[in-house]
Amino acid sequence: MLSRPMIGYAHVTKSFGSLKAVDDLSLDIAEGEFVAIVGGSGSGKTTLLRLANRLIEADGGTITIEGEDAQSVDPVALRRRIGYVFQSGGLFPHLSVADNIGITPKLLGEPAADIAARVDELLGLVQLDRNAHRSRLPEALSGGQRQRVGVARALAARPRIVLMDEPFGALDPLTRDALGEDYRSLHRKLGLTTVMITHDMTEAILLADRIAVMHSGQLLAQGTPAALSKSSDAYVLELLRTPRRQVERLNALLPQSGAA
Ligand SMILES: Nc1ncnc2c1ncn2[C@@H]1O[C@H](COP(=O)(O)OP(=O)(O)OP(=O)(O)O)[C@@H](O)[C@H]1O
Repeated sequence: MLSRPMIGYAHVTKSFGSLKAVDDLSLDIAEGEFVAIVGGSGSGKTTLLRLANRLIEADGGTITIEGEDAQSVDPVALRRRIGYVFQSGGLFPHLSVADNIGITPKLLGEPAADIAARVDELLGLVQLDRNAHRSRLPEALSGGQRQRVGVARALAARPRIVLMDEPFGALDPLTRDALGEDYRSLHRKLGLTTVMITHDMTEAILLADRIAVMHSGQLLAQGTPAALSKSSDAYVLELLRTPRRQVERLNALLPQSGAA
């Protein structure tokens, strides 16, 4: 038990009709941690993430954000404290890159000159060329560039927590790898606390400090990748073994690097 988790779920439950999407789930996430949420389709990952910023309201249990009961914080104020990156970027198609990134500071009433400076700073942070990208519309960006803008927008109000729902899932493997690494550096540099849903175990192992495995709305296991690889649960073991098995198959099919 952490003394004051950045995000604390205690016996949280959420049902849709008779379906328990999140079932008596408890999980603490410490300041500065990078936690990956993995699990099969429909296991409750997105629901769990959305409960944290009250895009969905829990039926039972308690969620604390930076030590405060989320229920006692205005949902709009809460969402400004928590950046959210959507799978497809979630950008407004009719707004330029700069306007997408600056939308929250604008809603907060910040002066235009401050917003412009912040947008430039954020474009630099996510490694997009300012002059080339500032006035483009999302449709004129590649998938990877869109996700970089999505990350910049999530960081615009200087949140300490970032939630990411399969942020790199729709990208080609090279772009995905580069974006994952770049985001991990940002996470460290800005001292963020990150929770990321991913279907890719390799990505979870490479990027996260800790992995939480969900199954049927419940937390089946959680721990460092090394600790989980010694789990006694067959499903968890299977998940953790998948990347290594793929490497073994690849090694059998491809010449080893350095070989003639
Ligand atoms: N608004 C909703 N109304 C009804 N059922 C819902 C709603 N949102 C989610 N569910 C159901 O709750 C369960 C958990 O959904 P959730 O989206 O959290 O799963 P997930 O693990 O994120 O899945 P995926 O990996 O496919 O995105 C699913 O059975 C889903 O159909």
